[in-house]
Formats: sequence, structure tokens, C-alpha cells
Amino acid sequence: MTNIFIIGMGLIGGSLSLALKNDSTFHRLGYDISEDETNMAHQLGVIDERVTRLQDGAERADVIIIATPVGVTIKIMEQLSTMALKKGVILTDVGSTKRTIVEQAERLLPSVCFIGGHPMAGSHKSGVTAAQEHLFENAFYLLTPTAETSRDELISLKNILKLTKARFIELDAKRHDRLVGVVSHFPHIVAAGLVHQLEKMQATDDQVTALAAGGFKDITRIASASPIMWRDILVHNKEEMIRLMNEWQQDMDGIRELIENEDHESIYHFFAGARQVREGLPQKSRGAIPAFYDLYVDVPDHLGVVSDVTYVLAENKIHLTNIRILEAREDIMGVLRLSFRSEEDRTHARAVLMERHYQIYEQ
Ligand SMILES: NC(=O)c1ccc[n+]([C@@H]2O[C@H](COP(=O)([O-])OP(=O)(O)OC[C@H]3O[C@@H](n4cnc5c(N)ncnc54)[C@H](O)[C@@H]3O)[C@@H](O)[C@H]2O)c1
Ligand SMILES: O=C(O)C(=O)C[C@]1(C(=O)O)C=C[C@@H](O)C=C1
Repeated sequence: MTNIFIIGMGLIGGSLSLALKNDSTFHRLGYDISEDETNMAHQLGVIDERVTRLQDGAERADVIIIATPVGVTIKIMEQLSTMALKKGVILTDVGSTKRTIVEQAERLLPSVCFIGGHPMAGSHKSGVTAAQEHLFENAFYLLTPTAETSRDELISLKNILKLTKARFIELDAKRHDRLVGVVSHFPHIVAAGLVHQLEKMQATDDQVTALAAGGFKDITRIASASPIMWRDILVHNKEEMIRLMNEWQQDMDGIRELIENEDHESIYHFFAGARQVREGLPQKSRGAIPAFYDLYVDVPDHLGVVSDVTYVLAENKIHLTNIRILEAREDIMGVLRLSFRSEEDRTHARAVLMERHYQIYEQ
């Protein structure tokens, strides 16, 4: 048995533990500062065993995964440095920042193999109840080995984490923080800033909230994320945040000037350039929610057809992640788009629906 000790039973710790459950040689021990969270994780089958004292789990562990806010991660490493960890234990984390964590691991735990990790998928939700087994499927899993990391240690860690079905990328911690600063950390400041702007307007005209529609909600979804987690991330990635903030302020000053001068052409290029870059971003599925396996079903447009199809799937214990009517007008066939979690579910669904003479196609 390999004892895997997960510290922090929240969204990410819980999701990782769920992803590891399919290897029967793993025994997953979980610990959280909140006993309620540890108990909930146990009740939900997220872990095999609850641990009530950090030391008890740490000293039994072959692998330790720290899944707490990044500020806490350093404190946990301080605590681990005073414990009798097993020889050869592999220590990793899931924190959204890497430079400070890697530096502190080297300082506090020089004789322990620490490999920084960061699964690049998540959500604005927190806590173990939001954990999902497939959260990291197809996502990038960033690893930050150092010159001290041996090839065997890296392979051992990857062999465990491969159950997440994520794709590994190795990079150094400094570059990690620079890149992730742009695509994740700074956007969270912008999202929260926009919500505060709405809040200020609300004080003088409260109708503004009712008008906050699709665009505002899309761009500010991430402002619902954990303030503890984001406070810690910004402090850890302070230099990058300040650099990006200065760049952003300069860019915004430039745009303000364009608007003041009614410079139609440059304003057009500001948006046209952004659209081109945005549309050129990789479309490949990342994370649990976008990893869709879709089937399209022609259905006669009559009352109850949606429930007929879902009944057939439920009868065969096939889980749907989404269902959508794409077209259903009078006198024509409707089209249902069914989304599944995996290729196996999709293949199974295709077979059972064809048996019932539904017309199926993909794409
Ligand atoms: N949420 C995301 O989208 C996301 C994605 C990738 C990585 N991360 C990183 O993963 C880590 C965890 O984030 P999360 O989203 O799971 O947060 P979360 O709030 O869902 O879970 C964090 C858990 O850590 C626990 N905790 C706090 N202090 C502790 C301590 N001293 N000892 C033990 N447990 C303690 C909390 O009680 C909580 O249950 C963070 O470092 C974050 O940067 C988050
Ligand atoms: O999808 C979201 O809600 C997220 O914010 C996930 C997100 C991100 O910024 O993309 C958040 C923090 C991480 O470290 C990795 C992923």
C-alpha cells in the first residue's frame, strides 16, 4: 500500500483524492484544519481515512500533497520540518504560485524531495463538496522540478498524478509565476475590480445590479472565488502583479486618451486586435466541464421526447453532463445535443439509443 496524505480537504485536495481513488494500492489519508471538512470528505468517500493530527498522517505518508492556500502551505512545511517523515517521502503541493513555495521547501526541508505542482484547472467554488473526480482531465498539470530533483522522483510523482488524466508540463518556478500571473492571477484582480466598480455605482443607483447581464457575469465569474486563496496568491506573486499592474495602468491611460480624442481607427484596432488574439487561443478541452463527449440525436418534435431519451439513458445508468435542444420547431425534427463525461459513456449511449431506433450522429 502507498499511503498518500492529502493536507487540505477543499476543492483541489478533494478533487485530487477522488482522481486517485481508482488505484487500489493507494490508501488516501486526509487532514484539514476544519474537522467538519475532513468528516465531510470521509462521508463523501473522498478519502479512505480521516486524520485528526497533522503529524499522524505526515509520519505515515509515502507521498504528501499539500492542498491549502499558498500562505498556509509555507506554514505546513515549517511544521513538517519538525516531524519524523519517512525516508524517501515525496512531497508536492497544488498551489497557484511556485517561486516562494519552492524556495521555502529548499530552505525548510532540504533533505526531502519536494516537487512543486499546480493543476491548471479549478473553479470559483471552494470546499470538498465542490470536488470533482474529473476536474483535471485534459488540463495542464504544471510541475516545477529543480536541479536537485532526480529523474526517478519525478517519474514516481507523475505515475501517481497520471490518474488525474492531466497533461504534464515542466517549467521553472519563476517562469511559472510570470506566465500564470498573466493568464490567471492578474485577471482575478480585474474581475474583482469590475465588481467593486458596480458596487460603487449601486450606492447611487441600485438598478445597476439588475442590469448586470451576460457580459458582466461572464467576465466577473471568478470574482466569486475564495478571498483567502487570492489574497495569498497576490502576496506570493507580488513582483509580477506590480509589474502587470503598471503595464495595465499605462495601457488603460492610452485607451482613455484614444477615447478622449475620439480616435475611431485606433479604438477599432484595440478591439480588432484583441478579438483576433482571443479567437486564436487553443480551443482544446481543458478541465472537467469543457471535456465534453457529445452525441446529436434527431428526435421527433413531440411532447415528452426529452424525458424519453433521458429515461433510456438513466435505465442504462449512463450519466449525462448536459442536454440541450438545438432545434425544435413545429413540423420538423428536433435535435438534442447530449454531453457525456467520457468516451465509454458516449459509446454506450449511442448503442442503447440506436437500439430504440433513434437517429444518432456526432458533430
Ligand atoms: N480553486 C482553484 O481554482 C485552484 C486551482 C488550482 C490550484 N489551486 C490552489 O489549490 C490550493 C487549494 O485551493 P482550493 O481551491 O482547494 O481551496 P479550498 O478553500 O477549497 O480548500 C482549502 C482547504 O485548506 C484548508 N486549510 C486551511 N488552512 C489549513 C491548515 N492549516 N491545515 C490544514 N488545512 C487547512 C481549508 O480548511 C480548506 O478546506 C490553493 O493553494 C490554490 O492556490 C486552486
Ligand atoms: O476556472 C476558474 O474559476 C479558475 O479561476 C481556475 C484557475 C484559473 O485562474 O484559471 C484558478 C486558479 C488556478 O491556480 C488555476 C485555475
